Amino acid sequence: MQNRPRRSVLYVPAVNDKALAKIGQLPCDAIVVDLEDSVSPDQKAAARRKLAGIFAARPQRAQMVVRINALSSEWGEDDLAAVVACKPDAILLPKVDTARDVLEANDRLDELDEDSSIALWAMIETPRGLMNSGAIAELGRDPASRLSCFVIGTNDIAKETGVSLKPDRRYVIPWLMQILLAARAGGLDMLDGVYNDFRDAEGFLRECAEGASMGFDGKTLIHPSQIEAANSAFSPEPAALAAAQAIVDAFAHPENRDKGVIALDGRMVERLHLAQAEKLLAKAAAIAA
Ligand SMILES: CC(C)(COP(=O)(O)OP(=O)(O)OC[C@H]1O[C@@H](n2cnc3c(N)ncnc32)[C@H](O)[C@@H]1OP(=O)(O)O)[C@@H](O)C(=O)NCCC(=O)NCCSC(=O)C[C@H](O)C(=O)O
Ligand SMILES: [Mg+2]
Repeated sequence: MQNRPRRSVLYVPAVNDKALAKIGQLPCDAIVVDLEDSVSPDQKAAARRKLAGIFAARPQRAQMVVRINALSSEWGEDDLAAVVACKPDAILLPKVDTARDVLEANDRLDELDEDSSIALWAMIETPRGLMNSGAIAELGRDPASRLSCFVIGTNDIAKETGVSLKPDRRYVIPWLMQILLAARAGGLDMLDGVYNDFRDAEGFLRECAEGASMGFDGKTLIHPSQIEAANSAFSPEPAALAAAQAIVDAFAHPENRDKGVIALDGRMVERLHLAQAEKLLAKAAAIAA
């Protein structure tokens, strides 16, 4: 898992000037400037031309990511060249089907981005991507790979499979958990899909809480009204932080320094819990920073 918090990751269509004018003031952890599905084919070239202006006024706080069109599409190569010149924190690849899709983008980036500062994020949103998610995520273990994050695309999953997206997501949750497991096996961050009904605050809160319990690092968003709730749902709770600090303190006690397991408030606590507690405290510190 990476150090930067990724609780709230907001898509903004590259052609929406009004929305883009707001991004410097928004408290989200990352912005994804979208060149793909929110931009119609006849606007693709104009959207790409806007990138330099968008990045000239890039927000200080949020990470900046650009979702390009697939490299296999007629726009992909031109998108990649224009995006690399803007030096985003990451490029989001849509509709990744196989590990080869990521390897090809990685190779092209190695040619274009010589200081290797741009990471790759991959959208898992097709049946093939889902079936191959283990092999794709495995790339994360290769030090030469830029892949650092998986992003769920539930709208495309619904489109490609015919699954019905019920409010409790009962039919897609098994697939989401499979992708999440693959991401963790590859050491990747993992972001939940978007909630389309952006006026339904209650339903959104429920889905954020569900995503946090499932183990996602954050949620992709489509509207600024969703940012605060996502930040809150994917931040460690005060009680969890207090419990984590108690574990760290207990193992730091001289009588426990050499022990592998201790009892704390009637519970067994092992060094794996210490590692978990340290990770949670580090996450809270990263959010505070
Ligand atoms: C969904 C929207 C089209 C709604 O837009 P609108 O009707 O303009 O909303 P509001 O009037 O409520 O907007 C209020 C103000 O907020 C600004 N705004 C709205 N959205 C954004 C945004 N995303 N980022 C920044 N600012 C935003 C408006 O400009 C208003 O400002 P003002 O007038 O000054 O008060 C719209 O929200 C939207 O386009 N959202 C993003 C859509 C998008 O990017 N879609 C693609 C990504 S989702 C996807 O593809 C998922 C995945 O691939 C999958 O398969 O599931
Ligand atoms: Mg999609």
